[in-house]
Amino acid sequence: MEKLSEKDKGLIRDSWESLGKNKVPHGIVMFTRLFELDPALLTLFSYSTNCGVAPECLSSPQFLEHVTKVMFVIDAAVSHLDDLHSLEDFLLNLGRKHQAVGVKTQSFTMTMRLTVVGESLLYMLQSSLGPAYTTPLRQAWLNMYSIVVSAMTRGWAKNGEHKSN
Ligand code: HEM
Repeated sequence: MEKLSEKDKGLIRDSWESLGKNKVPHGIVMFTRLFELDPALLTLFSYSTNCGVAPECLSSPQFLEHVTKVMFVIDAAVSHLDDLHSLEDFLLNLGRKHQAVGVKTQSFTMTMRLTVVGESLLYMLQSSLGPAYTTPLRQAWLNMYSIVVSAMTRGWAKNGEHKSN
């Protein structure tokens, strides 16, 4: 597993300081953007049949629970910047679970351009941090994101889905 520079860690910790105190609203910003970018992702949640459009779903308890889980994973990554490898097994399993519910690696992994999950995370950071969202800060978050996602992607591979699927 790759390592982050001390500079990246500082930028990530400082920016998460305020965002992490208000996880769910920031998670809603991220997922609102995600469903705008790829509305089909909504249907992967079995409980999406209980709601209609994305804004309605994102105010339902089950969706809010998933948003909360997502933000806790980000929080765990930020708290373990010095030993991200300790999350390896957890992230691998998380990748497997997402593969099992029909999420494709393309939603997570970065190849030529940013993908929908990465794009939505950056959108949330940009809208919350305003002028504090600088190029080095964006890059620091992208570096952490790519470490987290590469561990999750190994979960897809273990389940038999080829990385490029
Ligand atoms: C394309 C975006 C995503 C989709 C479509 C998606 C979909 C799902 C679905 C359908 C479930 C099972 C139902 C549930 O527990 O609510 C789930 C569980 C979960 N998701 Fe996601 N998810 C996405 C992104 C993420 C991200 C970015 C994270 C955090 C990095 C995350 C963390 C979790 C966690 C912690 C669980 C619970 C796993 C367990 O049961 O142990 N998800 N996700």
